[in-house]
Amino acid sequence: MIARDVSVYYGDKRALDSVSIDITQENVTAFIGPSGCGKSTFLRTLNRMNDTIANARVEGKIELDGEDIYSSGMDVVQLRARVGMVFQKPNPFPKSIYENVAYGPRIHGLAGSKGDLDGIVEQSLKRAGLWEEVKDRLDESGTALSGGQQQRLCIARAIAVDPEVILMDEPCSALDPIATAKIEDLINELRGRYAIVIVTHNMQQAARVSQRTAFFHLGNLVEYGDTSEIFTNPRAERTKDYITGRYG
Ligand SMILES: Nc1ncnc2c1ncn2[C@@H]1O[C@H](COP(=O)(O)OP(=O)(O)OP(=O)(O)O)[C@@H](O)[C@H]1O
Repeated sequence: MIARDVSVYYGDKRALDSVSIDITQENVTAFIGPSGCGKSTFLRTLNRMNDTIANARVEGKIELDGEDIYSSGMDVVQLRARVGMVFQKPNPFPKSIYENVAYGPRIHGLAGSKGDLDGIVEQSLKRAGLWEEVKDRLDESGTALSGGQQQRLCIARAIAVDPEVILMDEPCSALDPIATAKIEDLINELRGRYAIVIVTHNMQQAARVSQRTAFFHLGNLVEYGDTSEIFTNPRAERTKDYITGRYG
């Protein structure tokens, strides 16, 4: 994905100031920065989730495979399948585990038969590292799973419609350390198959899971580069202050 000069306003207030970034397929990209710096605002522009916020206005250009995602011809439902999203708090539908994963492929017409759909559900749950834990109880409610399992179910749901990009907005902040480690392992396994963007407050996590890191501050993209460079040899003073814990 390519973003050029993207600014976001909530009413008169500018929350994001002319951000340009290239997000690559082969890497996991981490967005870091202090609270309120615009990480989630920018993440939401990448699949037009800001459309759902009444007073939000987006300027600039964002392209997916050369297509302007804000063009009037863009089908937003289709876009959100191509650019899936996983939220801070796991939000499975109050339906069975199977239905949580099958819903997207069904509405997007991705399965020709029940057998096809079963195959997609199984493959998605396997890719999300959840299959072994749920294969004998696919009819049980998704909401009855543990928090970590629910989050992996939400990842399986995103995977099921064969996205190009998966956006994760602090996906581990509601999880315990063991469930967090499983999600981090999963992100490593999914790397390369999908472009992954993760917003995180946890700098160790950014260092563990990402190859590229973008540091945001006060609505600006201050620095974007290889994660190892950002953490060991940041160019901007503001980045250095943040990663050394001087503010946050
Ligand atoms: N729906 C909204 N209406 C008005 N202002 C908003 C809205 N959402 C976010 N903002 C403002 O936009 C700015 C950026 O917020 P955003 O949530 O993107 O930051 P963030 O870096 O993701 O923060 P955090 O790490 O706390 O989630 C903040 O000043 C915030 O108050």
